[in-house]
Amino acid sequence: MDPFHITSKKVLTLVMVIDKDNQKILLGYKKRGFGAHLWNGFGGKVEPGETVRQGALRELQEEAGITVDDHKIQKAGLLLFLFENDPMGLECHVYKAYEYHGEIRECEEMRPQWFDIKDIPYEQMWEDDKIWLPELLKGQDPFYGRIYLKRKPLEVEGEEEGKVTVAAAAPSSTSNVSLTMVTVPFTTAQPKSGPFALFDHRLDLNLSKIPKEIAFDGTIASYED
Ligand SMILES: COc1nc(N)nc2c1ncn2[C@H]1C[C@H](O)[C@@H](COP(=O)(O)OP(=O)(O)OP(=O)(O)O)O1
Repeated sequence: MDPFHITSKKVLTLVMVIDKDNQKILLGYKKRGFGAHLWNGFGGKVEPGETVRQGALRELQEEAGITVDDHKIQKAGLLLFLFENDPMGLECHVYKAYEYHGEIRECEEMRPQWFDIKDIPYEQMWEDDKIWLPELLKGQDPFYGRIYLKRKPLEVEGEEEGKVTVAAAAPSSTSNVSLTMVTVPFTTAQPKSGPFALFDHRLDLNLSKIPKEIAFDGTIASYED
């Protein structure tokens, strides 16, 4: 049985806000939940009744406090995250925006911060980011990628100050339902680059036109601009 075979998927968004003039990118430090303690773009699950684009704009507003005009947010790619021995895949729609309105502000989930594009903190980001984010920044988009991830072993070394509750030996990616929660020191519980290691990937770059219906292995049904 293919350990990366999926039978369902969640649809997520991820928005990268870029200041071209100053060569900076806005990232958010995730304070809780899936991807906690990593820097990432802004996004989350698409809610029932909204389009993927609407979900992206809503999450950006909720997490960073800013809005982007509908025609100013551009589709940059589509990533399918596959986790070993997890039948739930994550279909992540990546957008980019060069202009925004409003004041950037922190919320209980994310702490936004500008980074020089030459100093992106890849060592404290999801490991797949170093595959596709440089291509997005070079304008090699839209792209389509399949990202294969394996859970890193959890090493727990005795008692320490600053404990954190984490998911251990969990076969599920974003749902808490099947997770075993244990309290361990943060420093040993989660490697700086997150709980999953990049195992393999395939990235198709600079697709001039991603077909509306993508059916690589039947796992991705639709692509929305
Ligand atoms: C596995 O690799 C990933 N890499 C990157 N760069 N980003 C990822 C990866 N897996 C998930 N993400 C992104 C996609 C979304 O933007 C967030 C996850 O969103 P979350 O689960 O926090 O969704 P919310 O709706 O905000 O969740 P709440 O229910 O907590 O509000 O991470």
